[in-house]
Amino acid sequence: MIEVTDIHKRFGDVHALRGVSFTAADGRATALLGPNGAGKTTLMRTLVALLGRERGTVSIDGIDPAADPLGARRNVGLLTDQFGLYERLSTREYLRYFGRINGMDQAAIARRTDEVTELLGLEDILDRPCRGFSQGQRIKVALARTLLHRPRNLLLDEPTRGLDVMSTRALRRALAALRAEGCCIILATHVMQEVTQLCDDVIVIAKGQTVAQGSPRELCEQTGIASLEDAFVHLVGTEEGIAA
Ligand SMILES: Nc1ncnc2c1ncn2[C@@H]1O[C@H](COP(=O)(O)OP(=O)(O)OP(=O)(O)O)[C@@H](O)[C@H]1O
Repeated sequence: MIEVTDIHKRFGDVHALRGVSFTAADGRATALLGPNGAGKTTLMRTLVALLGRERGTVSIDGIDPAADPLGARRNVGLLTDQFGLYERLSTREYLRYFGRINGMDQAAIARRTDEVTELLGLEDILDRPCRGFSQGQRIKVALARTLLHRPRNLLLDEPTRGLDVMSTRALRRALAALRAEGCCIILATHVMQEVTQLCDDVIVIAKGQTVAQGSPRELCEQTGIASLEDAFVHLVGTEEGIAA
């Protein structure tokens, strides 16, 4: 479970987060929606203390990542826009490395490597060095790393960008299964289809502030607008709300 109260984060003069609060429950997929530059990526990085916050509280399964970053990260899988692949390592070696960092033993790493390979269709690239991988291949490897240690909380920043249709479907199925197992999933996306197909709750942020939280139906009811996309545009107060 992830609980956030009144987070603030500045980059010099840019006040990127200026009061974000929400709760993301276990066993639910929560969409994080907001226009470009709203603060979604900054929020995800701040949640795991990759960025410091100036104000506010964060609790991930009861742990404040600012006080205990390693303890909190053990329970979190984070996928951001920077995949951080190691060009010389093969996919298998890369997964082994991150498995060890997360305290997995060799047998568990081997078993989970097989599982994520099948899940994400990594067979062709499992023993190739990451150098030269396509965008879709890169995100698949980063996703495999994110899911490898079966974290109870998942923070995914646009996880399907660059994925082909089959991989997108496989990922959606995997996320639905993780949610059913009780995982807490936060998914930043611009794809409304993803929200309506997968997400139980929606957090809308604009200009660094939470402007709404609720189920897709509640947001439609709150705005009196039948379509979630139109409700979102209404909530953020712009016509340029969503990219796809
Ligand atoms: N390292 C940084 N230095 C300065 N400004 C930054 C930095 N990182 C983010 N920002 C600014 O903070 C604001 C929020 O950016 P962020 O990347 O969190 O938005 P986002 O909602 O993820 O956007 P997008 O949908 O375009 O990915 C933007 O104005 C951005 O320019």
